[in-house]
Amino acid sequence: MTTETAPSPTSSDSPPPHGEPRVVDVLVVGGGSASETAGPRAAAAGLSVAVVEGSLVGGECPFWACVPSKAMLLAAHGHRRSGSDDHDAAWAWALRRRTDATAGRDDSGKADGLRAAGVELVRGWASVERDDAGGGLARVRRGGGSPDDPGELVDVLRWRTLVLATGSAPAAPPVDGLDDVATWTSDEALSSDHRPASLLVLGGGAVGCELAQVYASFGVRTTLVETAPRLLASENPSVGDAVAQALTGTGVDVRTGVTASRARADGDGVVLELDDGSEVTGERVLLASGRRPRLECVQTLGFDTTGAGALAVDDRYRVLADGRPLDDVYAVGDVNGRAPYTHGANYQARVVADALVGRPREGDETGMPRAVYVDPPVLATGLSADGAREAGHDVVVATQASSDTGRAHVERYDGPGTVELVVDAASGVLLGASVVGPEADSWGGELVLAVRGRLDVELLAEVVHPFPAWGELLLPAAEDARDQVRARRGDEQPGGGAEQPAHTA
Ligand SMILES: Cc1cc2nc3c(=O)[nH]c(=O)nc-3n(C[C@H](O)[C@H](O)[C@H](O)COP(=O)(O)OP(=O)(O)OC[C@H]3O[C@@H](n4cnc5c(N)ncnc54)[C@H](O)[C@@H]3O)c2cc1C
Ligand SMILES: NC(=O)c1ccc[n+]([C@@H]2O[C@H](COP(=O)([O-])OP(=O)(O)OC[C@H]3O[C@@H](n4cnc5c(N)ncnc54)[C@H](O)[C@@H]3O)[C@@H](O)[C@H]2O)c1
Repeated sequence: MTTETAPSPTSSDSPPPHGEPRVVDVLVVGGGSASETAGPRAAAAGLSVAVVEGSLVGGECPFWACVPSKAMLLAAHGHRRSGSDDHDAAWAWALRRRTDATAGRDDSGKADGLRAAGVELVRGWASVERDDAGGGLARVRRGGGSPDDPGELVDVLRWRTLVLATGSAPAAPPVDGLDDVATWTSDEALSSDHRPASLLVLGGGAVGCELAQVYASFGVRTTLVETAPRLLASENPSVGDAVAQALTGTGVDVRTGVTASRARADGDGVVLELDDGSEVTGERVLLASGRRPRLECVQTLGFDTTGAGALAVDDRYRVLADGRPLDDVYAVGDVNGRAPYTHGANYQARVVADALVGRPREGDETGMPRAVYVDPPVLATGLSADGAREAGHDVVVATQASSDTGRAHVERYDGPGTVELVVDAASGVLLGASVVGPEADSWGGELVLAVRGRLDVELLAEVVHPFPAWGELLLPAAEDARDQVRARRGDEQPGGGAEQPAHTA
């Protein structure tokens, strides 16, 4: 959890409480990505808007998460490609890049941005009350380090509409002994200047894969432990296989299909006991085993939560209470757990901002992209093949190796990677796609549009890409998927005959 104290308030921040609470049309609790999108849009429409933030304005992404991790990853990829073994110099350069990218954790530019957009910024930790008839109060405390330890009351606001954008915090898995050994959360791993001699990464999701590659690139002996049979386990299996190959190539000892069951200190280091009877050792453990939504500020309000502990919302991101949506309370970003990415938070905030200014609509997260910035990067969108089957689709799946195109020949790329398309066999609509390969986070964006637009694979197979762009990889996969769909329907193949598909799921 981020526990840094908020910067000292300036004179333009909120005054201490006196008399009746100030009334605002919209109160946003949490000054992260979601607030930076929703707040200014609502203010631009003439609503009075206040954002309460207990730590840094901008939230996790610019200071502890996306931005520092991407700065470190880019430095790591450059260092590996240089072939240099001067890890000390490369690490020092990576730290400088990280400091530059995070503006030295100075949020004044972001705070000024909110104020310039007509949004009042209130620094402190909010706790919220709600009246039965709608609307309510927020009490703001300052001086403490977190919502659990909020400090002294400094302000009280009355809100008409509440937008909860309180994000998420790292969650430690239930492993015996973990409290007694040296651990890092991702926040700490991306704050520390220390480069450990060895690192045990617990979890093979996006955080674990990205940070394992960072540390291994700078000569840290790195072991990654993941319970699921594959890395990035909710994606198509080809994704996890390619990323495992990439991490192994960077020197990471990848252990999948095993769970850490116990941790113990051993001298200056840590031993993790795995449930297959083996043990792995390292200087410290990096907890990359998931995050929990931050609900402290609404703990007593009885809002519905999901099985994963997030605030339950409807498709307009209205919070549910007893299964019914509340018209005056929204939740966006990590706190609702639906699309836990910065672009997910921003999208949901745009939908809610429209509702605040009188244009209510449902969000449509079809095709929400999921990128992981390892080398080579991953971009996935829409449903995985298993996800599509669970949703009741009969699917065809087409795959293509990333090394099998003109661009790969020119770049002499023979590393890991695939394109995988998941298509509804009955309608031919593209349901999902995953790509792993050089620059896949950019050229794979075309598939985000295709899934979002519910494109027919007949059209996808007609799209022309310039030679020799990486995008040419999409053509053989699209033609394969198209031919499989035609064969299922019993249509004629181009060139005659209903041929057997090459890769029928
Ligand atoms: C290591 C790492 C790397 C990541 N990389 C990427 C990436 O490359 N791309 C991507 O899209 N996503 C990435 N993510 C996910 C991304 O950071 C989150 O999805 C995003 O920050 C969510 O934004 P948010 O506005 O919902 O919450 P946050 O950014 O967490 O903001 C919530 C804010 O609310 C404040 N707050 C909480 N409770 C209170 C309260 N009671 N009173 C006042 N303030 C409160 C917090 O201090 C915080 O500043 C990464 C995450 C991690 C951990
Ligand atoms: N590039 C990006 O967009 C990006 C980058 C980093 C993080 N994020 C977001 O941050 C959030 C957190 O990511 P994360 O990777 O921490 O969580 P995650 O839930 O995606 O992955 C955690 C992994 O840890 C494993 N695990 C849990 N307990 C374990 C144990 N005892 N032993 C072994 N393995 C165990 C789980 O099986 C799971 O695969 C996600 O929402 C993610 O989308 C996004």
